[in-house]
Amino acid sequence: MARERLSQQDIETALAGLNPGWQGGPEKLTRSIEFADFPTAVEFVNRIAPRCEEIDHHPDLALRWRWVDIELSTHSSGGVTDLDTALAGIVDEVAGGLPLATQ
Ligand SMILES: C[C@H](O)[C@H](O)[C@H]1CNC2=NC(N)=NC(=O)C2=N1
Repeated sequence: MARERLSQQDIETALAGLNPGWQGGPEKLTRSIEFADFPTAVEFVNRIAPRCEEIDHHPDLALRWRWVDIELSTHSSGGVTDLDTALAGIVDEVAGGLPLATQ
């Protein structure tokens, strides 16, 4: 059975506990992360991959130089579920262990 999509209220509650860079609503959650350099962005992707396999839930990722654009939704449910808010927390944890761009 497909997971239940979260309501706007559920999502706002979840976003309050995540990095402020997350945006979105019942369709998808998005965050763009600017790492220190391209190898660090690649390292983020490599670190996140086994964590996604562990929970059998996978992000849509776009790697653009030192940026990684992340979109989370549960394809089988057609929107955001608790799996996406859990994965957003894992993204924040992994990104928090790597150097970001300083500007
Ligand atoms: C069989 C397996 O559980 C499914 O294909 C999973 C894998 N990872 C997934 N990831 C995401 N984001 N949405 C899904 O519906 C999904 N389905």
